[in-house]
Amino acid sequence: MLRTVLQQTRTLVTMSATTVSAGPRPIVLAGPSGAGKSTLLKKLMAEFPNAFGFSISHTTRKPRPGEEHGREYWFTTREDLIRGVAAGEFIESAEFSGNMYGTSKRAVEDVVRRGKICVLDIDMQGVKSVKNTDLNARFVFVQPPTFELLEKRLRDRNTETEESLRKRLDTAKGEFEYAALPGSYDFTIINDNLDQAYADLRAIVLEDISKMQ
Ligand SMILES: Nc1ncnc2c1ncn2[C@@H]1O[C@H](COP(=O)(O)OP(=O)(O)OP(=O)(O)O)[C@@H](O)[C@H]1O
Repeated sequence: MLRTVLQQTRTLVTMSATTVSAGPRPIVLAGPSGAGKSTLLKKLMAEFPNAFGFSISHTTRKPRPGEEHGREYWFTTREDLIRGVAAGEFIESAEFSGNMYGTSKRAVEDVVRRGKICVLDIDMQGVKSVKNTDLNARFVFVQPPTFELLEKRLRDRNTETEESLRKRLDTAKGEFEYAALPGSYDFTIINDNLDQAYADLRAIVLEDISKMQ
């Protein structure tokens, strides 16, 4: 009896692993804050509204009216989230205004199982941690043409205080250094002219999209 149950469990595990590995490869978009990741993603979603999926994050914050567990977020406790992070179940986690947030590996796999290309807009730490999983992602670095232009775009975006701007530009240096290492990314898109940068991103994902249709 126990053997049968174990065998069944093993079969189920193998099946789900096959489904995920046969599914569309997740695409990781990384790059310094202000590089243009959101801008490029918005264009991609507008052109291919059904091809992509976003993973549902975990959060320790309380649900707002109308929010549903498993739709906007997986609402959880700090204790459980910390436990999951320690167990290596999360590809990234962070603290924002007193609450913890995280992206679990499982949440990415759920998107793949639904047959969608999971898009991950993450930082360098997230890139490193996705590399340590079997998610078989493709890694794209969005690079601003120059550091000066990155600063200008961040300033013109009008979303940052002087302090948060400094912090983002400091972090950007590390992002550039990591991107310069051989093998850190599969593709680099230089976001100088937006239309050209989008054409480059489109070409990267087009093959995956055509396989889905
Ligand atoms: N090719 C481009 N030419 C000029 N401006 C651009 C270009 N790409 C993006 N921008 C502008 O630069 C600013 C930063 O872009 P965006 O918000 O997409 O960056 P991001 O990488 O998503 O940043 P964050 O990680 O902080 O969310 C935005 O105001 C955007 O409109």
